[in-house]
Amino acid sequence: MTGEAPQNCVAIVVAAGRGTRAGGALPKQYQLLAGEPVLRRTLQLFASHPDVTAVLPVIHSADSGLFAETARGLPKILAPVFGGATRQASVRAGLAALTAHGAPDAVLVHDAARPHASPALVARAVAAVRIAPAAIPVLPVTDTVKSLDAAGQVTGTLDRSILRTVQTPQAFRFAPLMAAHVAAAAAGVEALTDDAAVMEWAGHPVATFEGETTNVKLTTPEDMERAARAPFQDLADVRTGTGFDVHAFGAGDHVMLGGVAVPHAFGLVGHSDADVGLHALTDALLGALCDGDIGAHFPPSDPQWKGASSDRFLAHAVEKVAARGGRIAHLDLTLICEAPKVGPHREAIRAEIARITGVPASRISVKATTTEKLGFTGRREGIAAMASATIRLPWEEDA
Ligand SMILES: Nc1ccn([C@@H]2O[C@H](COP(=O)(O)OP(=O)(O)OP(=O)(O)O)[C@@H](O)[C@H]2O)c(=O)n1
Ligand SMILES: C[C@](O)(CO)[C@H](O)COP(=O)(O)O
Repeated sequence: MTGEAPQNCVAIVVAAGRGTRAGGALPKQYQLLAGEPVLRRTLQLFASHPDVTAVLPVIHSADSGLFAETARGLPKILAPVFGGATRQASVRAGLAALTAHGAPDAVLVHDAARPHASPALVARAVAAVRIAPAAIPVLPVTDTVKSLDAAGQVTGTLDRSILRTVQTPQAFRFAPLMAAHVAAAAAGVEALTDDAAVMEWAGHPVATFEGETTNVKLTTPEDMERAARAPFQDLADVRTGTGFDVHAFGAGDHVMLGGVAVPHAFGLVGHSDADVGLHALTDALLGALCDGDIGAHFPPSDPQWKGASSDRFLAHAVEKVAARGGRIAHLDLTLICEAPKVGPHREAIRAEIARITGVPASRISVKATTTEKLGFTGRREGIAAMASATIRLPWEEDA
């Protein structure tokens, strides 16, 4: 694989620790930073990275429910596996699960507790494993480092020029890392604190690449508090998109509004089921992503969309948000018509949009208005809909 891109690079995110040093009501990886669990932020980093094929979470067996909620909607996430009593055992469990699924060429092993690693650091890790079987991110030591005796007395001053602190993601070719982990466990070596140490123990060379000062491991309550205050927590990319759609009345006995069949003296004319509400919401999400419009994704000229149920258009836009590692914060839909009356169907529409999008109904607004008998809606010629969508994407540097 030397000099070539790994065909298949899986990120193992170890999240099976209890976070005893950090304290708090939940293990630190499930505590919220800027409204989002630490682990979700970490998973998003890899799930949205183009160099990563899939993400394998290693979790504690007591956390299955918490994990399901934390990872909801994220792409590329494999079924989680349960970790062990030590970090080393947890990584080994992840490697064994990957063997069972067909081993990848390379793995990145990353602490769930390092949610601030950047996409650029992940790219450096993947680049490093193209030329070395093992490579780890390091930082120079900037403080003077002393050794102490048991009484806390200084016994010496270390040469910091040859020392480095070590982070994750650590990058490895899969086969030698798997073999090293199995051999270490068989030899009763169980408490090595990183995977590079497992490779060193097995006699493999370990290369280095540049780490990041912001890529701290959340370990103590002070780390959690600092992270909650840190300005880079706010670097989530919050975006708003808008959508607008109109369909004319034609023959029929109901109209589709927000996924709900509402009885009416007319139907709506369209290539699909003419659901103006779902079309406007789809465009709002695509607008927030700067990813074209519904017509570009589902051309009206394409016969396969004739009569299509519009929930698939909205579901497609939701998948696009998830594929970018994003989350939908809020959807707001306004239906504009003299009739039918929307009020009696409002809650059913909210529930249906919640079903299609996976967004809680408490974050979905459905409103209706007339145009006071003015214009085409006032003349009862058709229905218009406008929508806005607010989404949150992981921060990306502009290309
Ligand atoms: N048996 C373990 C121990 C640790 N980890 C993971 O390894 C990473 C680094 O470990 P650390 O920061 O020490 O986490 P905890 O073990 O949870 O912390 P503590 O020692 O304070 O309990 C964390 O993402 C943690 O969830 C793991 O998967 N399995
Ligand atoms: C893997 C690691 O994050 C590299 O710095 C570190 O060794 C984990 O140590 P911990 O004792 O599990 O916190």
